Amino acid sequence: MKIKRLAHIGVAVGSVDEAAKVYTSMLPLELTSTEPVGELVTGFIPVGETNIELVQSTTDDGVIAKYVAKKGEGVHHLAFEVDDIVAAIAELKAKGVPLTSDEPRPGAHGAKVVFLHPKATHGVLIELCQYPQDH
Ligand SMILES: CC[C@H](C(=O)O)C(=O)SCCNC(=O)CCNC(=O)[C@H](O)C(C)(C)COP(=O)(O)OP(=O)(O)OC[C@H]1O[C@@H](n2cnc3c(N)ncnc32)[C@H](O)[C@@H]1OP(=O)(O)O
Ligand SMILES: [Co+2]
Repeated sequence: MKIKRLAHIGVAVGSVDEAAKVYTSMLPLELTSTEPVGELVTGFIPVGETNIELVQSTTDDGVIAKYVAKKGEGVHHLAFEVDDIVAAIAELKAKGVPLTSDEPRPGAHGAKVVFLHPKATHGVLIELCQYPQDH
């Protein structure tokens, strides 16, 4: 697989709109997109070549709700953009790396995503994402 860049740093929050103020009022950054993805709402704040991805749950269950309830708000995952996520999954499975799914799942901005389980990554949830050609 080829890692193209650090696509975003995922931050679990209770409210994208509230948390965004840290970056848009305290800091001179902009919330350029807010997008629903399943039971989540994501908010993207570009910083140079990468982004802050604020992630909020719209339900009381699910991954982000569980994380915030258990650990509070904060940095949640690192996302690396790859050129071919299907090949990346096959490569990681061949290495015995535990993934959260065997197939790519839908992500924000039309991405296909998969996650490496933090138990195998020294505690860092790592997302791999592949964007459409025109992204
Ligand atoms: C996809 C849309 C968007 C995008 O970029 O396009 C996103 O990024 S959405 C981000 C939210 N979605 C996900 O995170 C999907 C992948 N995550 C999962 O499948 C789960 O969160 C999983 C499997 C990592 C943990 O789920 P589980 O039900 O096992 O939760 P536990 O609380 O029991 O956790 C088990 C174990 O893992 C540790 N943990 C959980 N989350 C994280 C994390 N973000 N970073 C580091 N470690 C994490 C948790 O502390 C537990 O460890 P333990 O030592 O047992 O306490
Ligand atoms: Co993400």
